[in-house]
Amino acid sequence: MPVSEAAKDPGALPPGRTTLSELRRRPVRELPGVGPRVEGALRELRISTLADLVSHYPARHEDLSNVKRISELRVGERATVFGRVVSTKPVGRPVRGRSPGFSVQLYDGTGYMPATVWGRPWLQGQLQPETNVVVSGEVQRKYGLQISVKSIEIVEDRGSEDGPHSGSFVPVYPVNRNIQARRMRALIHRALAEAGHVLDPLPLSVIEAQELVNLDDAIAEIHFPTTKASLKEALRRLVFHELFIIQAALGARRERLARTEVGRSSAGDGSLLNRFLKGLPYSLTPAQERSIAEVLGDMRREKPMQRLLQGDVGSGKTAVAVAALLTAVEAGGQGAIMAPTEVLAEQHFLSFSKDLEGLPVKVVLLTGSQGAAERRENNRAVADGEAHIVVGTHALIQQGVEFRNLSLVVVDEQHRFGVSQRTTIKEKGTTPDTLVMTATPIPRTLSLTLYGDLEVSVIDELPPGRKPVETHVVPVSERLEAYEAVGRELEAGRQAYVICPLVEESEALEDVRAAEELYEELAHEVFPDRSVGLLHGRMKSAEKREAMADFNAHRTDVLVATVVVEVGVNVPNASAIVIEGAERFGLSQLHQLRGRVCRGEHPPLCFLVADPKTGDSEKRLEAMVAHQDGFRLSEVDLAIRGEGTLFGSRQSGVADLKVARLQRDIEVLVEARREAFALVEDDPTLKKPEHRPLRREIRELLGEDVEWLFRD
Ligand SMILES: Nc1ncnc2c1ncn2[C@@H]1O[C@H](COP(=O)(O)OP(=O)(O)OP(=O)(O)O)[C@@H](O)[C@H]1O
Repeated sequence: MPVSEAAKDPGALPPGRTTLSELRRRPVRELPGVGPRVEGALRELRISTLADLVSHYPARHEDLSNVKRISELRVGERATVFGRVVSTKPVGRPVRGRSPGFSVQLYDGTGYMPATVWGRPWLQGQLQPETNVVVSGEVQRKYGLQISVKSIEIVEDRGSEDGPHSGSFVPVYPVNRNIQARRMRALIHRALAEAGHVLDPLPLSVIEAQELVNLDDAIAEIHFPTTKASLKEALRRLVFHELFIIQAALGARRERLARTEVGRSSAGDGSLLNRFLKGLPYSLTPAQERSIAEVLGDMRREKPMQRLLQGDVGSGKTAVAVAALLTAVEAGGQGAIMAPTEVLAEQHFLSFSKDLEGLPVKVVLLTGSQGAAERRENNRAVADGEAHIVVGTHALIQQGVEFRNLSLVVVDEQHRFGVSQRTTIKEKGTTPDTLVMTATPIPRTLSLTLYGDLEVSVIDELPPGRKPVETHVVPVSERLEAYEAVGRELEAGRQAYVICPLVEESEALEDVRAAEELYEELAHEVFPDRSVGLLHGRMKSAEKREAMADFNAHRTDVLVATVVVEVGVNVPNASAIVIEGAERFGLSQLHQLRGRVCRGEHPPLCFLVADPKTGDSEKRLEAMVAHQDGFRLSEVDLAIRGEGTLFGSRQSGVADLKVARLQRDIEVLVEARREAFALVEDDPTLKKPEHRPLRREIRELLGEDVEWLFRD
C-alpha cells in the first residue's frame, strides 16, 4: 500500500500502532534485503534503527514536473533533464592514472547532449548505456552546449509505475559511495511502510491549535511529497516538533525552579538608586530604562528572578547591573557579581567603585591572588554583612563564600554560551535573584533556544553619538602604515590598543614570548617616543592591575595585550586598535575587541592585520568591514560556521537540530515556545495521561539530563 494512503487511513492499517520509541529500538537489519554490507554502509551515515531511517530526511527533492527537453535548453540556465545514457568517457587530465571526471552522452528524443560530472568516479561504472537518468546542472557552452552536472540520479522509465522512484518529486538523500541513491530511497520507502501508523507524541490540543498535519502524514510527505504545498506543511510540522520538544524541556525547567525554590521580594525605596542615576554624566537610553524597569519588576516579585540581559558591546549593561545591585542593597540584601576572568572582575571592581563613589555602599573584591590576610578580612566583611556588593570570578563566588544575606547574583557571561554558569547559589533556603548578562550578540532565534527558560531584556540601541569604527583590513606587508595612522591618533592625545595574534591554549608560553616581542618592537622601533605598556595572561595579578591602571590614567599611550582585554575593558580615550593576526580570531572576538574603541567621542579606527588563508577567514574580515552591528555580525558568523557547530555538544542542554533552521524558522520557534510554555504551566511534570507520550519523547530526545524535571 502506498505510504501516504496508509497514513491517511489509519483504520486500514495492521493492528499494531507503533510509537517513535519502538522504532528507535528496531534495528535496520529487520528490513528485508539489509545484510551486513548495507548495514555497515548505513552505519556510516549514522543510521542504525528504523527511526533513524525514517528521519533520514532528503536533502532536497528533484522536481520532475519541471523537466526540460534537450532541444529547449539555453546557455546559463539551471535545468533538469530526463534522458537515456548513450555512452560515457573520462574527461580531464588524469592524476595518478585517474581521471578527475567523466562525460555522459544523453539522448531524450529531442536531441543529444553531453553532461560532465566532476568527482564521484565510481558513478561512471553504474551508468551503462540505456540507463535512464535525471540530471540537473547548469547549461554551458563548450564546443557546443553541455550540462555541468550538479546531481545525477538513475531512475526508471518515466512511463512506468516505479513506486518511490517515480512521481513528480523524487527525494534526494545524503548518501555515501557504498549506498546508491536508489537503494536509499527504496529502503526508506520500506521503513515507512513497516512503521505504519506512528503514535503522535504531541498533545492533540497543540496539534489542533497550530493546525499541524499529523506525524504520519508529515513523515510520509517529507520523503515522498504529493505537492509542493504538502511538503511545506510536512516540514513545518517536523520543525515544530523538534523545537517544541526543546522548549517544553526549558519551560519545565523554569516551572521546576519556580515551584521548588523560594525567593523573596526585593523592593527598594530608591534612596541609593536615585542618587546613582542623578550622578551619571549621561542620561539613560530608552532601552536601558526599559531593561531596568523589567529587572526591578522581577525583583519585586517573590519568585526568584531568572533574567537574561542581552546587549551589544558598549551598549551600557553595567548601568542596569548597578541599578539591580543597588535595589538589592536598599532592600537590605547583598549582591554578588561574577565575572569570567580575574582581569574582568578587577575591571568591574574599579568601575563600580567609581560609579558608587559617595554612596554609602561597600564593594569588595575577591580574587584568587589576594593574600591570605586580605582574603580573610574580605570574607569576614561579606559574612557579617558589612560588604554590600561582592565582585569576584565565577569560580571564586561559587566556592561557597558565606554571605549574610545574598539576594541578587549578577552573572557576567560575556561571550560564552553558558547554561552551566547558571547553577543557582542557594542561600539559607532561598534562591537569590539571578541576572545573566551577555555581550554575545546572540541572534534572537538562538537566544530563545539557548535561554528559553529565562526572561529576556534586550538593550537594542547604543548610547547616542557613538561613531562607527572605521575598519581596515591590512596585509602584513603594509602593517607599518597602520601604525603610522595610529601614531597620528597618539599625536592628537589619544591612546591605542595593539592585540597580539591569538595562540592555542597549548602554546601559552609562546604567547608570552610573542607578546613580549611585539612589545619590544613597538616600544623601541615603532613608537620610541611614546610610553608603551604590556598586558598578558601570564603576568601576576598586581602587575596586570598596574598595567591596566596605567593605561586607564593615560600614563601609557599604547597597550600591547593578548586577548585578556577582549572583554569589558573600558578606556574612553582609546580611539584606535590594531589586531595582529586577525585571521585567527573568531568574528565575535573581533567584534568584542573592536568594541574597546567606540566608547569616546573621537571617530575610532580599527586595523585588522591579516593574510587570510581560508575563504572563511576572508569572509569574517569582510564582514567586519561591512558591519558594525553585533547582531548582524553574529548572523553572518552563524551563516559561515553553519548552525550545526553551535549544537555540537549536548553540554549546552540543546540537542542537535535536524530539520529546524533557526534563521528560517523563527516564527515556528516563537509559536513552539508559546505553546510549550503554556502546556508546562498547566502540567509542569507532564503527568496527565494525554501528556505522557510527550514526556517520553522529551526524555528520549534530550537524554538523562532532563530526568529531574519530571520527578514529582
Ligand atoms: N546612556 C548612556 N549614554 C552615554 N554613555 C553611556 C550610556 N550608558 C553607558 N554609557 C557609557 O558607555 C560605555 C560602555 O558601557 P558599559 O561598559 O556598560 O557597556 P557594556 O554593555 O558593559 O559593554 P561590554 O559588554 O563591552 O563591556 C561606558 O563608558 C559607559 O559609561
